[in-house]
Amino acid sequence: MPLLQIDHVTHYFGGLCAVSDFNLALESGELVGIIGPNGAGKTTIFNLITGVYRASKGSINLSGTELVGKSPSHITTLGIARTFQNIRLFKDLTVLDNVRIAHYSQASYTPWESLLHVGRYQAEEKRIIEHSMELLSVFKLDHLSDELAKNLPYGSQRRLEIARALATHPQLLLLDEPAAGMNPNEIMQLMEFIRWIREDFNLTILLIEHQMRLVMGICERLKVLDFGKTIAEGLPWEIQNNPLVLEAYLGEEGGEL
Ligand SMILES: Nc1ncnc2c1ncn2[C@@H]1O[C@H](COP(=O)(O)OP(=O)(O)OP(=O)(O)O)[C@@H](O)[C@H]1O
Repeated sequence: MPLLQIDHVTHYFGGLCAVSDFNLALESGELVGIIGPNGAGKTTIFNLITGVYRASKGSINLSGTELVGKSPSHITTLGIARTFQNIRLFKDLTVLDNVRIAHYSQASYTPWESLLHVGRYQAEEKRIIEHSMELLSVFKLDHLSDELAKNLPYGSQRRLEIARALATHPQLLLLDEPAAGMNPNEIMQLMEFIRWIREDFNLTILLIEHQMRLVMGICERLKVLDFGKTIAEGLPWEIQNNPLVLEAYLGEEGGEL
C-alpha cells in the first residue's frame, strides 16, 4: 500500500478551480516533485494534504487513514510535516525555542502538570530540550541555540525550519520551494542536504520547486500542474522534453525548463 494515496482531489476557491482531479500514489521512501508555473495549484495541494483546506472532492489517505476533514494538528500527529514557501519561523524566539515548540503537539503531560510544573512535566520538558538540541546538532545549529531566529542567515533559517519540521517525527515531509532565494552553490548544498535527511530520517519527501536544477537533480519522478490540472507526469528527463510542459513554462514570463 502506498504511504500517501491521493484520489481525484479537487478544490475550488469560490468559482476558481485551483486543483482539478489530482491523483498521486507516493510509496514509502520516494522523493517526488510537483512543478508548474505560478498559480498552478501546487501550494494548494500541500494545504489540502495538511488540512489547512478541506478538499471540495476526493480522498487523501495516509497509510489507510483518511485525512480529509482532519485538522492540521491531528494530521501532524499522524506523521506529516511541512515547510513553507516563505520561511515561517517564530523570528523573535530563540533557535532552540523554535524547535521546542514543535514538540508540544505530542507532549504527554496535562495542562495542570504544565501549570504547576509537576508530574510528567519535568521529565517531558527535559526530553524535549534534549531532543531539540540533538536535532540542532545534526543540522549544525546547536552553537546558535540561544540566538534569535531572525538573526540567522537565510540558509540557516531554511535549515532551522526543516529541523523544526522533523521534531514531530514525520514519515512524510512536504517541502514548499526550499531553494527559493538560493544561489547555485547553495542549491547544490541543499540537494545534498535533502538526500541526506531522507536517508538519515527515513523520510518520504514531496517537493514543490521552481528551481529546475534542484528538481531535475534529486526528484525520482515529477507531476506537472498547470491551471490546477495535471498536464504531465514521469521521469525528470521525460518531463524536460514534454511539449505540453515546455509550452506551459514558455508561456510564463521568465519561465524556463
Ligand atoms: N486562499 C485562497 N483564496 C482564493 N484563491 C486562492 C487562495 N489560495 C490560492 N488561490 C488561487 O488558487 C490558484 C492556485 O494557487 P497556488 O498558490 O496553489 O499556486 P502555486 O502553484 O503554488 O503558485 P506559486 O508557484 O506562485 O506559489 C491561484 O489562482 C491562486 O490565486
